[in-house]
Amino acid sequence: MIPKGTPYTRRSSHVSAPSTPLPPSPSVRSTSSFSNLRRPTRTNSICSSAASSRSSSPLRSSTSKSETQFLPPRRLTTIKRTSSLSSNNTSNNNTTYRGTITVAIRPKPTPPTHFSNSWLVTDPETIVHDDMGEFKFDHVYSPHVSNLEIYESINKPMIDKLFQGFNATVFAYGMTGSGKTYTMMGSGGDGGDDDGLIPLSVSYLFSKVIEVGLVGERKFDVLLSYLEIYNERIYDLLDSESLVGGTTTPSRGFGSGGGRNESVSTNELKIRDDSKYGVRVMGLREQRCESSEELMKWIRRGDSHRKTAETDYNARSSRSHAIVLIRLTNTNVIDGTSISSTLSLCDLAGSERATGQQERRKEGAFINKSLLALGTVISKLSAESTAASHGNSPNANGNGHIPYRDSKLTRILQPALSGDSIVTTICTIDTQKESAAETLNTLRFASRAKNVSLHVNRKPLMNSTDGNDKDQRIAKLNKIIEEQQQLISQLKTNGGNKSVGLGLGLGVSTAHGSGVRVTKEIMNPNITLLRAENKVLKYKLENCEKLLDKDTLELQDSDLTEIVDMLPAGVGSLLETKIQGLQSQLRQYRRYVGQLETQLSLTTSRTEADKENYVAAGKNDEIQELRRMLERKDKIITALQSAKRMRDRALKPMS
Ligand SMILES: Nc1ncnc2c1ncn2[C@@H]1O[C@H](COP(=O)(O)OP(=O)(O)OP(=O)(O)O)[C@@H](O)[C@H]1O
Repeated sequence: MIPKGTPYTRRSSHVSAPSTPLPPSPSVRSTSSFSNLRRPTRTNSICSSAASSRSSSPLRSSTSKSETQFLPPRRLTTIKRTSSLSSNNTSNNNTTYRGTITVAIRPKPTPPTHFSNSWLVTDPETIVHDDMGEFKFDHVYSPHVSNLEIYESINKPMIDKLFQGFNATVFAYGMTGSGKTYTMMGSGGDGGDDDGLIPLSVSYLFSKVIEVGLVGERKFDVLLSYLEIYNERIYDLLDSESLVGGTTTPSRGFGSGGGRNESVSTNELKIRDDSKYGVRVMGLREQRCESSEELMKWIRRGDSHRKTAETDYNARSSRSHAIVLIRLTNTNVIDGTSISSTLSLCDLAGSERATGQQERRKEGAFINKSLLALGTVISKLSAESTAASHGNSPNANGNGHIPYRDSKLTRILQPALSGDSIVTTICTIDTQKESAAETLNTLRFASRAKNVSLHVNRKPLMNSTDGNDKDQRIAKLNKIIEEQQQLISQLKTNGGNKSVGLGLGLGVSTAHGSGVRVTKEIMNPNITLLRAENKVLKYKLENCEKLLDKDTLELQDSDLTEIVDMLPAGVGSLLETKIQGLQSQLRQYRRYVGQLETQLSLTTSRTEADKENYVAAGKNDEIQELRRMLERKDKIITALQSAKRMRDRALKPMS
């Protein structure tokens, strides 16, 4: 085994001797599909990227000094600038992403005692083996690249896509001990300070949440889930309540400093097909996180529950596939629309040769089986993409079926691999001679992945009226509660003013004034009840009016008392108005009668013929009738004044 913590020193320039031919991998049937594989064309000696110095972060771009250090000078001019995502990505607008799986190769630094390897990184896209030829990928890093540089070229642009509403998936693939956990989690577990892609991504994600949120038009919600697949069973790494004392395998939990796994989850989770998400892990916890510190605290906690163990190849080997899922909901506070997209960060367990320990052997068998299933899925997808690019239907040769169901890992990655996510794989390799067969397998996997086409649509915009989003529904309900509380306090205020309103003589003016409008608004919540009450009042009013319309001579004080009893509070004011109206009419009648009488007296001096004409015109009758009306109105007024007095008496205790 390689001693840990071996200091890496600069390597002198030389070409290693050709290694013995490697046996074909059992998981690879043919090499004919390796479109990336070419015979090496080197003519001069090129040292591997180990010649570059260890990254002296902070940030350096992918075109920085370290890159040129491992390149032969003659090739400098031919370097194609690598795109941050797949180099053939043709994302034509903001709603679709077209490209292939982005593939990056990260060689593990070789200890100085193991220089006799045949792998050379010749440019930022190419790795060459003396016998097996040249492999080209989107990114081929120097062995001394820092996690920060990888994050800059891979994760950062993917998180930018996440904010645009695309799902994004990054998974680390490679043989055991080749540096997957080092890449994803960082060197925290080994006491180092090279933060991995997960903590760096989380920091960037929250800095963007704050930056974009400052503008005030958008708000964000971040939910974390963390699961592991161990021996073909899925466990929730955040669900501490279902954890009981169990294994004593050493933990290399990120940032945990390599404590011990003192608990194991007993709640195996099931996968279900889901019309919305494609595949769903039932009962998986989602933890809302407000800051990167909080989110990383949960990941560290989950990580301490992850199954790890010492193996023949790695002192702290991950025995499970671990997947961090970060769901970002981006809401436009102005129009209420939102998009939910998910960032999946996967640290897969590494393929390995059989080991002496029975428990590790069993785990290794599960790991290899699931990685084989992933390899087969990638291989079939690659074949489909190649067929499609040649204009052939993928199903034409009957190979259209993709065996996602062969393992839990492929089931969970199914939505991502079948077009629901932008995907990047970081393939870690160990360039030492004894790992050559595994490294070749990894590069074959990477070559096939490079061929897999992706056509990813942005996640759909959800409208708050869809009612799909529970947070939006809660916000809506809160708003309704707030409105109702306002209404209640308005009603209370209005109720307190009731007697005042009556005292002020609300009547005709109230019926047309703002009082009615306010009352109408306030009535809304209990409109049915108020309508019923209104009906009763109307009925009472009609009755009162009928009584008034009766010949008032018949009205006795007892009738008036009855009327007053029936009168709802406030109707007295109506009567008062009515009396005033009648009095005004009476004054007009009196004036009119007076005029008629004047005319009558004037006509007495006229001729008999004129008198007859007047009589014929019915004026006399009219005068008589008006006199009668006057008398009647006088009586009505007397009755109403009496009613008013009664009303005043009746209302007195209320004032
Ligand atoms: N790029 C690197 N620079 C320095 N050390 C590294 C690098 N990659 C891996 N190592 C070291 O190699 C050892 C194995 O790495 P790591 O645990 O990340 O491998 P792995 O691929 O996750 O293995 P497994 O599949 O068994 O879990 C660790 O001690 C780690 O610190």
